[in-house]
Amino acid sequence: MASATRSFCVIHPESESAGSEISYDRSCLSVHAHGGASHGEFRFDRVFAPGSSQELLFEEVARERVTGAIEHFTGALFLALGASGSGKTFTVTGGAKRFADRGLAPRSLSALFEVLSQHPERDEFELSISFYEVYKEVVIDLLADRRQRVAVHDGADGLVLEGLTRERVDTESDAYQLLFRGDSNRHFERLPLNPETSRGHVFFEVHLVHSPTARCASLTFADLAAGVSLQNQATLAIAKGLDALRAVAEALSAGYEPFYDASVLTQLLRPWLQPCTGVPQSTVTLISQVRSRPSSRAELPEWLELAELLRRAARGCRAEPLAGDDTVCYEVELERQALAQASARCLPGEGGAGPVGALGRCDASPASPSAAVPAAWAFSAQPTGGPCGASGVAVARPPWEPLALVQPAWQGHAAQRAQPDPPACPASSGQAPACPAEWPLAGQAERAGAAGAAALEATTVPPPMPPIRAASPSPPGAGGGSAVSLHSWSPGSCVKALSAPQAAPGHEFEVPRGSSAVGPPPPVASRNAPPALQPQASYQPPPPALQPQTSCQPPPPALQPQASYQPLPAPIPLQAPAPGHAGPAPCPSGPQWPQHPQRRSAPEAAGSKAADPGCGHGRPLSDSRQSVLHGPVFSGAMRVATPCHNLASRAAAAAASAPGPALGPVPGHAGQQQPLSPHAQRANPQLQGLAPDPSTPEPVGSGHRSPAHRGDVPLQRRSNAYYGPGGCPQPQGPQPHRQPLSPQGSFVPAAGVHPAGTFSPHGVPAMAGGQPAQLRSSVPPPHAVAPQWAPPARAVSRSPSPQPAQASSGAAPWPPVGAPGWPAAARSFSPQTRASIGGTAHGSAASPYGAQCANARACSPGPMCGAEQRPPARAYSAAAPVSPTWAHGHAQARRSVSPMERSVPPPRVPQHPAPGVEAMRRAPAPLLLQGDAGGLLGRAPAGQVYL
Ligand SMILES: Nc1ncnc2c1ncn2[C@@H]1O[C@H](COP(=O)(O)OP(=O)(O)OP(=O)(O)O)[C@@H](O)[C@H]1O
Repeated sequence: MASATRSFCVIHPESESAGSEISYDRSCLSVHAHGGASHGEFRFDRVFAPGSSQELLFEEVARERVTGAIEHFTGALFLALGASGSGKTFTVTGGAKRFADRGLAPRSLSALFEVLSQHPERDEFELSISFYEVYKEVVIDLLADRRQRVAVHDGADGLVLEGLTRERVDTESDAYQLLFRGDSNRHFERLPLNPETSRGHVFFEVHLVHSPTARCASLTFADLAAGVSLQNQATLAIAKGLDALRAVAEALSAGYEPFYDASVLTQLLRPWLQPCTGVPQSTVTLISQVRSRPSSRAELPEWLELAELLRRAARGCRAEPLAGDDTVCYEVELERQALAQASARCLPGEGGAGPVGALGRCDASPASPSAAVPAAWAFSAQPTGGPCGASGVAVARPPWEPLALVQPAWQGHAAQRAQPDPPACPASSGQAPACPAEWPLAGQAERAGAAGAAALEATTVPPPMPPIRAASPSPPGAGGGSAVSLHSWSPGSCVKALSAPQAAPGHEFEVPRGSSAVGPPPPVASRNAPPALQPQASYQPPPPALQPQTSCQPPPPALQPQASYQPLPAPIPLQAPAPGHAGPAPCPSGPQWPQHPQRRSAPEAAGSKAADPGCGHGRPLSDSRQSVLHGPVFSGAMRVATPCHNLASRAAAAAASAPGPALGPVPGHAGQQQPLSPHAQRANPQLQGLAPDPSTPEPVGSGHRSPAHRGDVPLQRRSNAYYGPGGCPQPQGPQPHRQPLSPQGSFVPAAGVHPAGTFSPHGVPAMAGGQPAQLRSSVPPPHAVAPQWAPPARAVSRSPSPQPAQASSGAAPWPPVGAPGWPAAARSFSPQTRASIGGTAHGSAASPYGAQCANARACSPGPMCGAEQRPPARAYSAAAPVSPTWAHGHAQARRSVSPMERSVPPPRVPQHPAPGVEAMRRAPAPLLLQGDAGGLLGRAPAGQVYL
């Protein structure tokens, strides 16, 4: 099923305010080009202003999804992206200085344990953790004793990370310790813009398993690395991964089959971007980090566009028609299902009546097949106990989220929709009295909002009613549907459906009053079932004169009023996501795409399926999307594309309006071509050199690799695998041969190179055999790092009366609860943890999984292992010892930046680069740039480094 996707923006506190390139409000961020012209406007579920607390972020971004993992076994991906130094690691992992600065991952761990501690079946849940990094296109196990490489290969359910450590955790403290341990193994680099720049894409995964039922979910926190000014293999690999990610997102948005194999990053994210129908439901949360400063002026819009592309991609922009009918607009079907579900669960008398204007979120029962349809929003226009039962259900499931109701009386309520924890469906209010049939939703809403509950109760004759005005919530180019329907039910006497099936995205439209046909009252006995929606014979199409909605997006160039009303058919059965369910869109069993669709021309792709006539109304096409269809375009241009998630219609639209995509060679596939991303089209020869080719394997580590390991490159292209609709991998033939890894990995340092492999800006690089040494990462090579988590015997600064450190683990225990030394920060821990603080220090126990679990099947999106190797369930012991020395552990974790590196002052950056050398930054020493094949790319003159 499609992922439920939310997108947030976090602005760094040190973003420049004076003459800033950005402006923002609660849900929009505008980027201004030099001179004040708009460079792009981006919509988010929420924009967090500079200085927003980590707690606020967690509450709004993650808490609901964390608890959802326990309550509904919904997997969740949190993906932080943005320029270097913008705050990704701060948001995901946290800052080292204060306990209050801990990020989404540790807070989610705390929340998980807190919820579990109160769960009636808490003993039946097991938590385990994996932590790995994609560094130079190699997956590195951050929880292994050394930074161990992980072999990657295709499995039946996606990428398998063979031998990845997955440690079980029984306490919050254990979990924190693993976070610290893995963090200490990450690759950081000291650079001018950020003294601790991540050099790899990092994945922190928390796996939750309910033992009796074997239901499971995973929370994945991904911290993407960003390109930096220093050019080395790590930087090039990062650029390659990001380019591949962008290409995948563009392809998904444009209706092409994406090519995931271009990078490890895209392979890892694949289950989230294009989940298979057979895997449990999942959600994706994008967190765009923004730091406004001159150095990132050009970069910022690109990151925001990537986030926008990913939002569209992850919310289901794919050809996945229901029930084999590829002419039906997928979104409309989903809406109808969600609507039916919401109505079944939220009608007054069934839990839908509530305070005036209350927003209820009506979740599907996890046990029901309808769990495939995520939450729908419901509101009630009826005061509890009021004289008239009238509930409305406004479907705001992706891709409509957030649904914007622009009726003034409802503006406040519309805003509430963005709140993370809306009230649950109110309890039943009992027998709902009859409702005057003439009261359509508008009247209810207006009077409830404007005059309040008292007026509603006192009124027996409805006042003149203004038309309902709603807006398609999807801003132009947002990838959402173009249809919004408002439905209301007056239980006991009437069923109404007010539909505005086709309105231009981002624009208001009016639902004509008086057009609702009054249907028969739903039988009381069948209120649990979705009421049949009555086609409205007298439906009038929306007036063509549409009022522009206040939006941060420009209006689309052409609006397409719907010609005629299409009666909605009866709700179709909801799609069950359960594995093994023979639903309408199962994973195909055989190869579906003998030729990779991405490499087919648009007309060719269009011709392979019938067009979908009902879905062609205008939706603006973003620049980046156009770049797939028509080659790169300048930011700001908008075109119109079909809104429906139908491969054929998208391809047909593309073929009709475009000369064809800008194509480039498909790496590793001689003679074949694929659409190029804007990044790729910038013709960076170094990036081109990184194209994976089995004949020229990817370099690993900072030095030369042993010939014995040259074949063991995870990036080998899987040329014999095909993908069917829904992204289900269909391995064809044997897997590519790979040589085994040595226990130490394949890193062999280059002869003559400084052991730390550090570039010294103070002098000429080390010489190797009379030749200048290669420029390399300043991070020690994997085998040279002692990754053990060994906190020093010191207490955190927030603890005024620290206890002596325990020799066993080195972790400093915290003072007893309530003692003078009790740190204020510890109040943030769960009650269970608080109760346990003061016990003996306790390091992470050896993994009951034996630290290695290979070839296991994924439980939910994301590579997994080891479900079969679960140890017996163990209770969460309230006596579990805790050493939650946050700042302590975090600071220790960051010691991976080598001491030599720390002592090196960062190169100075010129304030005003000379014209023509804006791509250069100053460094105090001449530098030699190494290509991925080991050759020198060039020599930067003294005082300058290539960006
Ligand atoms: N919300 C915030 N409040 C205070 N400091 C912050 C905040 N966000 C980031 N910082 C600080 O900004 C600096 C850069 O943050 P961080 O390392 O998280 O960036 P990043 O996006 O992960 O960078 P890179 O991609 O280079 O790794 C750090 O010193 C961090 O402590």
